[in-house]
Amino acid sequence: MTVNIDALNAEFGIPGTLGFAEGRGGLTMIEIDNGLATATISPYAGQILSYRPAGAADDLLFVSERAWFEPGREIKGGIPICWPWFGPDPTASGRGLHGFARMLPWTLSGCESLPDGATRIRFDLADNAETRDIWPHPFNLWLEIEVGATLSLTLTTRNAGETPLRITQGLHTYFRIGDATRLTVNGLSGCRYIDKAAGAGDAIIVQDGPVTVAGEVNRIYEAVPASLSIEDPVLGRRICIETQHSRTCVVWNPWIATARAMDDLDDDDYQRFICVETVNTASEVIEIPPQGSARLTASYRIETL
Ligand SMILES: O=P(O)(O)OC[C@H]1O[C@H](O)[C@H](O)[C@@H](O)[C@@H]1O
Repeated sequence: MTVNIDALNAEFGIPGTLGFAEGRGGLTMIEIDNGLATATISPYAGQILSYRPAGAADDLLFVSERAWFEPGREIKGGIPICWPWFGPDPTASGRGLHGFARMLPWTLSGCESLPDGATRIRFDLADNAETRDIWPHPFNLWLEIEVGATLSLTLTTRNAGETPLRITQGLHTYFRIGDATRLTVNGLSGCRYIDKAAGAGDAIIVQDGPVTVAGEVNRIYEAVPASLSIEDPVLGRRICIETQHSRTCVVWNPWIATARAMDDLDDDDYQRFICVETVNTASEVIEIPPQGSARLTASYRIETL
């Protein structure tokens, strides 16, 4: 998937701020350093892989050392885009988990410096013969990313067809954590969740207090607030999460057995990340009328504890 990096730099490069380079697996990466933050973004999958605000000791995001960086496969870490379905194939016709957008090359359509010094980039994905084979609908999908003192991303779906579209989707963020057994996820107390962990049988439970990790966590929270946070006493930081157009949140940590069963995770990787995913799923299915559009937004900020 290597492309002409010089041509990309000539067309989209911002001298001293944004450039292109060959990264893991030979994939082309966008490297940003604008004084407010650094970031690494893969046009393959439209996936943010690294974000570190100026002065931060640790990256916001986790990427597994065993992650695949191969065309046609998902990258385990950063912020995968789950679209046009989140979770298992809704038609149970054998298509993969979390849709196909995270396994396709996206088209870079814009890079610019903003007045506040942040950097904005935009990726596009549109239907083609390959996508229509998997999902027979015309669409335009675009992802706008702003890298500054905060990191924000907005995914917009436009229904380019003549019939309503029904989608589920997610920004499947892998947050780097010092020790998963010592973190708390705050803001979900009182929210109902569907327990998807092994053996939980989709039980419906009401969260009582902060979310902690002492085993496999795989939960779909409903009617969640727009502001959540992750407290990490080991890295000495709080990660603040602000969302828009989403009332559902997935919290996932595979713990020991599931991490061991996944080829693209190291056995002890479960200690180093938590996924707090901004999603529309379960009862929150998005219906988009012909020529209509829908958005999903998340932004992240790091505070020192
Ligand atoms: O391994 P992936 O296909 O990237 O999925 C990773 C995980 O994503 C979500 O968090 C789901 O709730 C989990 O059930 C799934 O295992």
